[in-house]
Amino acid sequence: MAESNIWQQKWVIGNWKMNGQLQENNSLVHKLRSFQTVPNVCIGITPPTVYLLQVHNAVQIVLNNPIYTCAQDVSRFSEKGAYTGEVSAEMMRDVGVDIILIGHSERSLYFNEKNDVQRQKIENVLKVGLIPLLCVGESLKEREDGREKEAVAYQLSVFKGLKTKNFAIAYEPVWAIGTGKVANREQIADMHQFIYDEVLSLCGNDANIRVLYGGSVNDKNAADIFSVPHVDGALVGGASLKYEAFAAIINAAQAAE
Ligand SMILES: O=C[C@H](O)COP(=O)(O)O
Repeated sequence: MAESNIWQQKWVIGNWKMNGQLQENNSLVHKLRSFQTVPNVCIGITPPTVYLLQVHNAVQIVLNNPIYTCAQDVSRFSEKGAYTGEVSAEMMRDVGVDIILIGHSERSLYFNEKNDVQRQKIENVLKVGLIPLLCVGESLKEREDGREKEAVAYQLSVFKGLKTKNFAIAYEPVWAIGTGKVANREQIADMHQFIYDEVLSLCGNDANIRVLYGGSVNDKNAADIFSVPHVDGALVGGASLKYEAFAAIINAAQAAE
């Protein structure tokens, strides 16, 4: 991948989750290509695995700024072999993936994925030279009990002892995902500062870090969220499926620079 200065840019990563079809993907991605002239924003698209190659091929015309191809998950197994249904980090790289989401709360919720598996996946991603984007965030119960930082610190502990110096994290309070409820400015600022401090203390002060906010980001609230200190971008679910909404979020990121 052309890494240019992505560690200084605002990232806007669309996570399509289990949505999309060949024809509609094509139309959305081709419209988004007009944003390849937008400097200072790192744009990423995260389609279902089966559409990765389609998206990668569609964003291949690189103008000023590439659109990055991101994957929603990866196998915990690093070597090829008899793992039916799995896709390795090396295969992801082979089809042009740049960034891989790890530990999305929907992976924990529906597939019971825990820290040990996430750590294996991060190591596999790093081994093939791609960027892991670790998703962290507390449940509603954890926030109500005042244990939100404890929960996030535990999730971030998967980074401990890693040699890499490039870390991307998405803070996604579970109660804000797909609910229309957005964390308020104080909650976001406080947690993003905490994540910065934790990651730098785990991995060294010279680490490159991007901390994105995720959870009901849309065209109406994006500008406000991007103006919160230590918000380096957004991981966008539902609003990334509609061109107008996603384009407005990219524009808000650009204006925030
Ligand atoms: O990966 C994206 C997040 O889960 C946020 O989803 P959402 O924007 O639909 O709330």
